[in-house]
Amino acid sequence: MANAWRNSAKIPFIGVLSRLSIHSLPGRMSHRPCWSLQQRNSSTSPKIKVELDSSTGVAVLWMQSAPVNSLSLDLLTEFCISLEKLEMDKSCRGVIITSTLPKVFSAGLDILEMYGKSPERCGEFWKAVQEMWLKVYGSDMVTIAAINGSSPAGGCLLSMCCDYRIMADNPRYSIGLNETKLGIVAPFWFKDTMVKTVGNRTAEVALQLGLMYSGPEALNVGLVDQLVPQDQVLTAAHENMTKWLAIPDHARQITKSMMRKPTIDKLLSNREADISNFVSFITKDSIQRSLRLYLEGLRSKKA
Ligand SMILES: CCCC/C=C\CC(=O)SCCNC(=O)CCNC(=O)[C@H](O)C(C)(C)COP(=O)(O)OP(=O)(O)OC[C@H]1O[C@@H](n2cnc3c(N)ncnc32)[C@H](O)[C@@H]1OP(=O)(O)O
Repeated sequence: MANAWRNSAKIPFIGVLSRLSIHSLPGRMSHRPCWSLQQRNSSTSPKIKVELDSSTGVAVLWMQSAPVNSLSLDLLTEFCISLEKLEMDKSCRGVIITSTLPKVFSAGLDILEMYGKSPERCGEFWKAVQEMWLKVYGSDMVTIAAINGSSPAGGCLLSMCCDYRIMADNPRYSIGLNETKLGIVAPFWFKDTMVKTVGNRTAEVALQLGLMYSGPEALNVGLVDQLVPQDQVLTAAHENMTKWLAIPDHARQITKSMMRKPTIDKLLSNREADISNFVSFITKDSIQRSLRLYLEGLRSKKA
């Protein structure tokens, strides 16, 4: 069952790998415990860094795209390739996803990828968002989010795809799916992930109001599993990883599959329609206006 799921979840990522020249891919990971992937275009600095400890089988995947780790097409592509390499490495059993930035885990989808772009580009971007979700939500590895900063929208989604979430206890940080506040609508697979995490009623209210939760509120509704001082987030992630890795892989993986496969299959069988829906929604004049106003608000906050 786990293999069947693994195979079906892997299909979309062939697309990700094929977007990069084979010559740009580093060799087998076991020979390279720490690496960063170079961008396929514009930027030369890698947005993802991976450190694998082969003795414990635990990797740490760092998002390092200043200023806010917004999920751009480039970041998503690097992210998926890095995770796929870890998935293929038999010595890796668990991955901790975190940020190198001081105050932000991830600001969610890069709004500039959705504003003023061609339908073709929007479609390519959305496919990459789907791929990130499929890859993390469908991972056979133990996945732990070490949320060491704010985590709105797509950042919250990424952490909800993990098996366990540990957040830094800092009153300035918040987490949630705030899409409606931007005038946009989270698709069914965002919604299902939220429902599976916090339950139907909490998700219904949170999604409609676009609620952002403080750490203690997130802990209270079960959006995060643990709240720890900022400097203990990674340590707590490693401690929890040890507990999760004490369970035999096959039993844990089959159980995870039972919980997640229905939503994964639903997206896999509707990928093209989901992309078309996104493109026709996001390119509407009224939605573009909402995004522009939201971006202006973000920028004027500093003025
Ligand atoms: C049908 C569609 C479904 C779509 C599903 C998901 C949608 C999303 O994920 S949409 C993204 C929603 N994200 C947000 O609402 C987060 C907005 N950002 C913030 O709240 C703050 O930036 C944050 C708390 C993350 C960090 O705060 P600060 O440390 O104070 O940084 P700044 O606010 O000063 O931001 C610095 C710089 O980054 C730009 N920025 C921030 N977020 C994004 C983003 N998501 N995409 C693109 N750019 C972003 C911000 O505008 C600043 O830019 P400059 O003014 O040019 O410096």
